Amino acid sequence: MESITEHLKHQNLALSPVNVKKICCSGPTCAVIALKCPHIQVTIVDLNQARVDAWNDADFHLPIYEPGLEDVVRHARGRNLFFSTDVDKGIQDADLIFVSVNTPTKKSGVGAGFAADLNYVELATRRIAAVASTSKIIVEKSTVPCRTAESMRTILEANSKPACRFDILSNPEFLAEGTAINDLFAPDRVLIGSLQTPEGLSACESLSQVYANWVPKDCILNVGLWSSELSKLAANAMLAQRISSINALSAICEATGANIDEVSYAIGCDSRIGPKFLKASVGFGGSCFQKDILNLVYLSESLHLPEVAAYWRQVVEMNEYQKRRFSKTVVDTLFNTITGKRIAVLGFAFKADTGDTRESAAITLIRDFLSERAFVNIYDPKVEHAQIWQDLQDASPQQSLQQLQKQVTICSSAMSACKNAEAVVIATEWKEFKNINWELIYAGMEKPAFVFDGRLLLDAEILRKIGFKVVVIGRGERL
Ligand SMILES: NC(=O)C1=CN([C@@H]2O[C@H](COP(=O)(O)OP(=O)(O)OC[C@H]3O[C@@H](n4cnc5c(N)ncnc54)[C@H](O)[C@@H]3O)[C@@H](O)[C@H]2O)C=CC1
Ligand SMILES: O=C(O)[C@H]1O[C@H](OP(=O)(O)OP(=O)(O)OC[C@H]2O[C@@H](n3ccc(=O)[nH]c3=O)[C@H](O)[C@@H]2O)[C@H](O)[C@@H](O)[C@@H]1O
Repeated sequence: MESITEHLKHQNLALSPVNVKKICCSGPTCAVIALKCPHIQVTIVDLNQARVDAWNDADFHLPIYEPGLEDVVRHARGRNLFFSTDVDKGIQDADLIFVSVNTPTKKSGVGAGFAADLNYVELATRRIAAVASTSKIIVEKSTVPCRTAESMRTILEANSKPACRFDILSNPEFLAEGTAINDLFAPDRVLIGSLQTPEGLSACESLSQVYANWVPKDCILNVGLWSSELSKLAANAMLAQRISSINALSAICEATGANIDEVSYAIGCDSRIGPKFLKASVGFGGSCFQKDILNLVYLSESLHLPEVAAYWRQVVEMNEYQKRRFSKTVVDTLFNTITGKRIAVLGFAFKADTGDTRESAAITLIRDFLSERAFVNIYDPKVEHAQIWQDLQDASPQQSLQQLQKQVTICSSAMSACKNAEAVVIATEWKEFKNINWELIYAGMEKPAFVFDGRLLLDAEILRKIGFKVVVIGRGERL
C-alpha cells in the first residue's frame, strides 16, 4: 500500500492542500491532536453540557476514565484545546471538522437491532450545512456503514451556502479503550478515505499533514472513501471473530481437558496467525464489536448476501453462547442451584483499565444470576455505582430498582464483596484482583469456596493450595 505522499506524487496533485489551523470535533477523540499540534486550535464541542463541564473541570474529574488522558488534557487545555457546547461557533471557526458522534444500533424501525442509527451523524451534518459560511473539510470519524460519506455529501451540497464547498473524508478511529492514548500516540496506521479526485486528494493531504506532526508518513494510508468505511467495520469484525474462535475452542478444551492458554500460545506462534486477540474470555463486550458486526450483517443482508450475513452473525451468536455457557457452569458447579446463595462478581467494566460498561459481559452474567434468585455482590475499581444500577435495570426491566437492591450489593472493595460469598466470579481482568489477599478472602467465605475465573487471570494452583475449588474458562481440569 502506498503512503499518501507517494500516492499524491503519482496523481500529480493539482490543488494545494489547506493548511489546517482550526479543528472542531464533535465527540472526545481529538485531545491528542491538540497535544501533538500546538499550532492548531482544537475545539471539542458536545451538545451534552454535563460532559463539557466535566472536560473543563478544574480538578480534572474528566467524563471518562482512560489511562494517560488526564496528562494530555492538563498539557493542552486552555492552550490550544477547548471544550464547549457552542457547536455553531465551533463549526463556523473551523477549517476542518471531525464528526465523531455516536452511531448506536437502531432500536426501532427498519433494521432495528442490526443497522446503525445514523440520526446523530445526519443531525450533525445538517447543522454543519446550516451554520458554515466558509469552505470546510468534513471528516467522518464515527464508525458508519459503507457509503455514509456519500449521504453526508448529498446533505451538505443540497443545503450549503454559495461559495461554500465541503470535502468529505473518512478517517476511522482504531483506538481501543484502556490503551487509547498509546494507540493514538503510535497508531499502527492512520487510514484516510477520500474521493480519488484532485479535490479529494488535496483534502486528504491536508488531514495527512495534521497527523504527520507525530505519525510517520508511511503509516498514513490513503484509500477510496468506501474502502475506508468498510475497513473499519472489517477490522472490528475480524478482531471479534478471533475472540469468538478462541472462545469456541475454549468449550472444546473444557470438554477434553486441553488448556486454552496453551492452545492460544501454540497457534499464536504461527507468524501468519500472531499472538494478539487470542485470549479466551467470558465474552467480548464494549460499545463497538457487537454494534459493528450487526451493522455488517445488516449491510450484507441489504446487499442480498445472506451467506455473508450468516457468517458474521455467528461471531455474535458465539459470544452470546460463551456468556450463557459461563453462567450455566457457575450454576452447575454450585450443585445445580444458586438460589439464595451469595456470589461475588469482581469487575463490571467490559475490560480492564476503563470505566466503560457498554455491552459488558458482567451485565449478562449478573442478570442470569439474579434470575436464578442469587444474591450478588459487585465490585469494580472504576465503574460508577449509578452506572451499575442503570445497567442492571436496563438488563432486567421487569424488576424495580427496589427489587434489585434487595438482591444486589455494590461494594467498595474486593474483600468486602467476597465476604460470606459462596463463589467469586472474575468478570473483568483488573490487575488488582491478582494481588488481593486470597487467603483472607478464603477465610471470609462460605465453604466450599469457589472461584470462577472468566478471564484467565489468576493462578489456579495457588488458589487450590489455599483451599478454593477453582473453575477456569477453557480448562477441563479438576476443581
Ligand atoms: N469509544 C471508542 O473507543 C471508539 C468509538 N468509535 C466510534 O466513534 C463514534 C463515537 O463513539 P463514542 O465516543 O464511544 O460515543 P459517545 O456516545 O461516548 O460520544 C459521542 C458524543 O457525541 C455527542 N453528540 C451527539 N450528537 C452531537 C452533535 N450533533 N453535535 C455535537 N455533539 C454531539 C454526544 O453528546 C456524545 O457525548 C462511534 O461511531 C463509535 O463507533 C470508534 C473507535 C473507538
Ligand atoms: O471501534 C472500536 O470501538 C474499537 O473496538 C475495539 O476496542 P475496544 O472495544 O475498546 O477494546 P478491545 O481491547 O478490542 O476489547 C474488546 C472486548 O474484547 C475482549 N477481548 C479482547 C481481546 C482478547 O484476546 N480477548 C477478549 O475477550 C475484551 O475483554 C473486551 O471485552 C478495537 O480493538 C479497536 O481497534 C476499535 O477502535
